[in-house]
Amino acid sequence: MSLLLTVLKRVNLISLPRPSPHHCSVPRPLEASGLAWEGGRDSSVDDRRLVSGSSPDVLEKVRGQVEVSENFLTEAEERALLQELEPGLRKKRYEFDHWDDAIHGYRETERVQWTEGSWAVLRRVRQAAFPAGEPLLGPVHVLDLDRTGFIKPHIDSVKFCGSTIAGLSLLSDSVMRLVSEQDMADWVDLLLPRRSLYILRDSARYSFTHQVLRDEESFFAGRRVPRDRRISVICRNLPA
Ligand SMILES: O=C(O)CCC(=O)C(=O)O
Ligand SMILES: [Fe+2]
Ligand SMILES: [Mn+2]
Repeated sequence: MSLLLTVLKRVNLISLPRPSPHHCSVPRPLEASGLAWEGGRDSSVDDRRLVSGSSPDVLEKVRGQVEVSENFLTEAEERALLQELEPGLRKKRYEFDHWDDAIHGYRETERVQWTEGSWAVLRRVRQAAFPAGEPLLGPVHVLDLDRTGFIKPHIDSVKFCGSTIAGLSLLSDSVMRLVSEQDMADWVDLLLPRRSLYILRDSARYSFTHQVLRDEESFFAGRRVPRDRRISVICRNLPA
């Protein structure tokens, strides 16, 4: 495999920020106290239902740097992507044993070649997330989380990934939690419905850890969000 693919291996793509205490002191699942953006944003997205945080201030901090677009994919597009990804994924085993890893219960791959139908979807993702002409990471990252799998708090490597992370969620709803590096009391939860696209930019990407909650902890604004197997398809730009 090319050097680039080697470089993208999990150990490099992700760096756990210091010997992180994050996953033992992450805020408890939200009670009904979750605050949400007021309406009136001219965004096309129903952020009010999909973004929740520990305070109005923290929501203000990540405003414009966090987006969730519900139904970004049609059911047919999701099916086509899955059909393309499943054969390659099925050849790999889920990894459960490495407790030092940022991700538990996963298998993953990077993909450079896609069918025309998938390209059309990926072009839409890239148009939504990146300015035209922005240098992008060529290989698209595909992460398959087992039903019991989860992603621990981490910040993507600044060496290999730029300012923006854009991910499609297939097969399952999930909750992504951002926790401020500066003050762990500041957090933002994103409800990522199946077939949605999320985008993290700038300080939401650099100054907050992100994680995907395990099934037992999967609550959004006090509401249970059952986690099933989830496949994410993630586009990134290159560091400036
Ligand atoms: O599955 C996702 O949407 C996020 C994955 C992730 O955080 C990563 O690969 O760095
Ligand atoms: Fe990440
Ligand atoms: Mn390991």
